[in-house]
Amino acid sequence: MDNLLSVMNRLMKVFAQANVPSIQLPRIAVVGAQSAGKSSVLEALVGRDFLPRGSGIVTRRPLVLHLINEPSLSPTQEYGEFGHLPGKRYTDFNDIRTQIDKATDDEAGTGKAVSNKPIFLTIHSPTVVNLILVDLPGLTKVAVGDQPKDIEKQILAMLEEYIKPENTIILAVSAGNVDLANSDALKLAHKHDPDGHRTLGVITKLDLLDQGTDAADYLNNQVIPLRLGYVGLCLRSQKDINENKSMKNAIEDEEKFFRNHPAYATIASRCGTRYLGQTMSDLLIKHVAKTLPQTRVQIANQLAQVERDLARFGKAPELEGGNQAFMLRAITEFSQRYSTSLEGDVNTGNESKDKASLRGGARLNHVFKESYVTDLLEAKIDLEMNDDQLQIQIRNSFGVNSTLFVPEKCFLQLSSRQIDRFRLPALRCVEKSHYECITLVRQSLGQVDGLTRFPQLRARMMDETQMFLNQLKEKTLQHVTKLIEIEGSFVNVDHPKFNPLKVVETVLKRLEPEVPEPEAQPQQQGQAQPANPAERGRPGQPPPNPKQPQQQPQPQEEEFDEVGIFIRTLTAQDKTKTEIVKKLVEKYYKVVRANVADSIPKAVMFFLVQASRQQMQSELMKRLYRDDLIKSLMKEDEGIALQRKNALERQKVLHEAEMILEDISFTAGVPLSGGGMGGGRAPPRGGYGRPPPGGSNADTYFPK
Ligand SMILES: Nc1nc2c(ncn2[C@@H]2O[C@H](COP(=O)(O)OP(=O)(O)OP(=O)(O)O)[C@@H](O)[C@H]2O)c(=O)[nH]1
Repeated sequence: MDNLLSVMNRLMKVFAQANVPSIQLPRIAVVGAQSAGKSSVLEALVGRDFLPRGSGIVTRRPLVLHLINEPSLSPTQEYGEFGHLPGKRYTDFNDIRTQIDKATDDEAGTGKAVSNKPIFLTIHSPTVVNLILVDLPGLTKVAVGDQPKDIEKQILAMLEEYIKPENTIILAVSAGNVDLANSDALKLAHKHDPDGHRTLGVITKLDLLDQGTDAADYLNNQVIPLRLGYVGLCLRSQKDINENKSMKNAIEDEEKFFRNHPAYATIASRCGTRYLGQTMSDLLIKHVAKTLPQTRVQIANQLAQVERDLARFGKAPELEGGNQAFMLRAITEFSQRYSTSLEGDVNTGNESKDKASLRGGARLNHVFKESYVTDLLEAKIDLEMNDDQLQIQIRNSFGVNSTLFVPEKCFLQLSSRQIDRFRLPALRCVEKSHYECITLVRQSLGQVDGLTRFPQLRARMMDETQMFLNQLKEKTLQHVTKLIEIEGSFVNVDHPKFNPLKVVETVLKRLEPEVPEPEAQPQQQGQAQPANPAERGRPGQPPPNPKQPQQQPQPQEEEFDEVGIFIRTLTAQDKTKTEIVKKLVEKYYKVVRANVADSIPKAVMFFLVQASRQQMQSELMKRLYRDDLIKSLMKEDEGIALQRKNALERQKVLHEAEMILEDISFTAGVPLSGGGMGGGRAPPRGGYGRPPPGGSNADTYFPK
């Protein structure tokens, strides 16, 4: 028992040090009607006046009271400490009362309203027994003052929240001088603990019963039986309090009262504040033993959570070899992540979140292979003229010379102009690739271990990387523009994929019916032959090509009008030339398109992607790894530093709690598998009161 007491004591202490509210140690909740004497019971257990008193509703916020027995303290050294004022020790118990009042007013207002936000108070004393008690507002029926109309419901909900958990012992306080059979406290307890295995009945104000009446039947567990029975009390009246009757005297008088009362003399040893304190302590210890396995699991879960948090926060920079080392590591890790995701790695990025989308290098590949190619295909030839205008162009391109079969000059001029249409897709390809690189940078930065703790460094790394990528982009844009200009600067009619002869042949074949029949001579050479300026006929000379005569425009008499204006209609030959020019331009356009489809992505890869990959680390080192910047950028986010500090404290406390529990399982032989009674006195059969006659009739007593 001592061992369990000390375990609970130590657990309470460690949990009181740090705010670890989610670990629920077994506790005792005090419920009862208003003015039933709940606060008086608590004060009697502590042996000190420290709770607010007055008429009407006094307890308006739950008060979670940890009583910690500290034998090393002298009675004058006992002190209280509030959860909301850590480190501040209250040795004057009047100040504790004032602070409870203040905390209540702060949260629930100065009127009569209630709040369910608890006040945590720990009392360290050599005279208390180890307990965790919760003082709760009293059950009430009628709203008074500024209380809302549903005050009854509100208070009920608050009480239920505390008494529902199985590891709570319910201390059901009823005043003996009111109708016990209708006790609200007992009814409420019965609702949540129907067989009464965790309800201890307390009957106060036994001194106020009408003469000749007593509550012995209740105390003997014969009227409303509870497994844990009842304890009768006779506490200080309001008059006693007003007259400053000491706690010590009150307890002595109480003992006398029970010893001398004819109805209670035989059960005097089972009545009174002292007995109640010991009983509650024993009950709690048994409860602790029983719930230790559960507590252990809770602690383990909390520890796991804290460790996950700590991993997220990373180590404090001073533990990682200082700021310089951290920055070095962050730059290296970032550059590696950036490079790896460009190379392609199924394990990088947020693949678990988004398996359906492309990442990293694959997105760049998509830019090159799909979006850029689509842009190229959409960049259509546009000669910006109709056939008549084109024909004029063709004629103009020949100048004073007679027209020849293939209007090469015109083709060259038009082709060179059309190539500029590839400029925009190429520039868009650079922009899109640049955008993907920036996206990758952002993702890679997000993956650098611990970088979120240094928001300034992170932002600066982002800025510098962006600037670096912008520089590379400018260089790439220039180069890509040059590549397009280079393509336009020389129309390579000898390109193996161009094959102008084939183009001309196809056009001629297609237009054959429109072309007048050739005269006798067969064709000797390919149709492209006349395109060679060297072979062009001089004005007046017959053309070398046998087809030429048919294609020479034959002025038609009827086209000369009276004023001698020569109106030239579009002859079949002109149509052919126009068509040939168009088709040649189109074919060459495709040849160049294939060239740029290949060369632009290569340029982007070389000047932007690979350059950024290879130079990222050295570039960032050059830009950031300087003493002045290390100092100014390596300021850890205050929120994270604070969260880490709290998590470390929680971790320490939880480790300690784990050790305490380890200790007890090895040394005390306390069964940790649940259900153990773990030392302490076993209650008398049928609870601390007398066993109920004929077993429990609790179920039949309260209407359901
Ligand atoms: N004579 C006598 N008076 C008592 C006894 N117990 C409590 N009182 C008085 O009853 C009044 C109410 O007691 P509290 O302890 O404040 O009751 P409470 O249940 O905490 O009240 P609320 O917190 O307002 O619900 C006080 O004046 C106490 O002095 C008792 O056993 N005998």
